[in-house]
Amino acid sequence: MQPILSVSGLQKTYASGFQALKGIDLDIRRGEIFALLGPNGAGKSTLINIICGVVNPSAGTITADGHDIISDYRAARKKIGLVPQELTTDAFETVWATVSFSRGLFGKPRNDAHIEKILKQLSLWEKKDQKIMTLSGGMKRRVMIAKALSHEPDILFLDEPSAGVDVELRRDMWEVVRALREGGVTVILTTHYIQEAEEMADRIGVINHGEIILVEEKAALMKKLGKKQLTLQLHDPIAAVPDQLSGFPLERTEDGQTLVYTFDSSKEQANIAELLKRVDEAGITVTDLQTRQSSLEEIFVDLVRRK
Ligand SMILES: Nc1ncnc2c1ncn2[C@@H]1O[C@H](COP(=O)(O)OP(=O)(O)OP(=O)(O)O)[C@@H](O)[C@H]1O
Repeated sequence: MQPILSVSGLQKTYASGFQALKGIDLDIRRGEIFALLGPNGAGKSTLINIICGVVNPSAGTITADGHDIISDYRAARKKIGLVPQELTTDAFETVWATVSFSRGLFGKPRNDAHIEKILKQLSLWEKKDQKIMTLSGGMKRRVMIAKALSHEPDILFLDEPSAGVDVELRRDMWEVVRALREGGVTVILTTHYIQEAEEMADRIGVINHGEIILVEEKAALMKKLGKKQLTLQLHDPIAAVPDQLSGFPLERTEDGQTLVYTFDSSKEQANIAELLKRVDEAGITVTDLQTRQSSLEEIFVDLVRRK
């Protein structure tokens, strides 16, 4: 299937001479939730701003649903909804006027039923006649999302959607995102809240120093790069790790009551049986076992540090 968004050889050098993007190639699949992770200054906003026509690229091409974002800007831009990091609304307008006006900007005919639907979805319906300036920060964020959805885009960008957002709004937002995906919308979110990517994304891309260093299915990524830990609770404390177990990278907790075995989940599965056998042979009684897989956060920190 043709990707809904295709970025090829994208470079950006700012007027200061700083090269923020160093040749990005990235294809986004139709209907997926893609999380773009990267530390501060990695180039996430630069990439989004180029895709949305706010910043000019220095080299490379981008197509949105087959439309070139430069030579066919209007058609490409119509496909895209952007929820930016900052609030950009007219404080004196009402919620309804703001959101329906935004739809008009994209040359779409008036559709009150659609505006009503998204305002209801975002719990903004009761506030539709209120001026933006009278809303709380969280409500203003909701208005930004409603604005981005007003013209029924096929691709929705959420730039740092969780920054400064409370738990309730985050939950509502994810519900909306899931519903959008059900409806066929492709969602790309940038975040440095890794938990968000872990919960929501189908695929993860990692950007660092203006380069995409990895793109992978979330599940495969966690399996491939994740470390697993097996924790053994011991019936009686041990003063040291016995010699029989010296071949395993085991850590003994200070109270001697627990042994922790960290292993690469893709390679060393089979060693667990061997470990347990040796533990038994050493006369150690295990009362409980737990395994834990490293989180996406640990994987991410590891990846970014390697550079
Ligand atoms: N107008 C500009 N002129 C010069 N340098 C810029 C400009 N805008 C951004 N940069 C630099 O480009 C790099 C990438 O910035 P960008 O905002 O894309 O990063 P980011 O990944 O979105 O970071 P954050 O997570 O902090 O938002 C940074 O080093 C930034 O200082």
